[in-house]
Amino acid sequence: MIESSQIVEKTSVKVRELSVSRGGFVIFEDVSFDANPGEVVLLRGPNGAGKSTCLAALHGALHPTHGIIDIELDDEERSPRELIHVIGHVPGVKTTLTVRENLQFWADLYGGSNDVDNAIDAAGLHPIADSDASILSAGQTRRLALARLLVAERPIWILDEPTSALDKQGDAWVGHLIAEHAKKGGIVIAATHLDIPHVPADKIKTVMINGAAA
Ligand SMILES: Nc1ncnc2c1ncn2[C@@H]1O[C@H](COP(=O)(O)OP(=O)(O)OP(=O)(O)O)[C@@H](O)[C@H]1O
Repeated sequence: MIESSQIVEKTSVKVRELSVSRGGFVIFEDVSFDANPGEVVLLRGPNGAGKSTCLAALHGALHPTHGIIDIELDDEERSPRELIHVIGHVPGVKTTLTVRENLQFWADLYGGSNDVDNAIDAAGLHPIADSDASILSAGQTRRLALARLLVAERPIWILDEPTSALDKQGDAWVGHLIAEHAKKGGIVIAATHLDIPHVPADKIKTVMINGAAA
C-alpha cells in the first residue's frame, strides 16, 4: 500500500492522437505527448483553442472522440481519479465555509493526512483562515483553491491557468509548488498563457493546442 505522502514514481501519462469534440464541433485533433515523473507539461495555444477541453479529457470529464489517454499507475490500491488533483477554472470553493473549513473538507474528502494549517500558511491565507470564503478576493480564492494541492499528496496535478488572478508573490509561490512537486517525481499538466517561474527549463515540455481550425 502506498502512503499518501509518497509520490508514485512509476506513474506516467501517455496521450496519443487525441481529438475531442464538444457540441458537435471538433475542438482539437491529433494531440500527442508523454508526461513522465518529474515533468511539467504546459498546454499552450490561443483563447478557445481547447486547452481546458484537453485537461477535461485527461481527468475524465470529457470523452475523446479519437485517441488514447493512458495513465500508467504503480498503485493498485487507488484508482486514477485518486491519484490526480484537478484545479480548474472554477475554484471549487464553498462560500458558506471558512477558509480553514474549506481545506478541512478537501483534506477529509481526499483522505489527506497533511496539515491543513500548513497549507493555509503556505498559501498566505493565515490572517483570513477563519473568514468565510465568500469574502475572499479573486486572488485569495485562487490561493485557497491551490492550497488543496497541499492537503493530500497526489502524483498528478492537472491545473487550469494556475496563476490567474495571482500577484507576483502568488506567482512565485505557485512556481515553487510546481517545481517542488516535479522534484519529488510528480507530474504537472497545466494550461497556461503565462510562464511558470522557478521550474527548471529542462523539466518543462510545451504542447501546442491550436484548435481544429488552425
Ligand atoms: N460545453 C461546451 N459545449 C460546446 N463547446 C464548448 C463548450 N465548452 C467550451 N466549448 C468550446 O470549446 C472551445 C475550446 O474551449 P476551451 O475552454 O477548451 O479553450 P481554451 O484553449 O482553454 O481557451 P482559453 O485560453 O480562452 O481559456 C471553445 O471554442 C469553446 O467555445
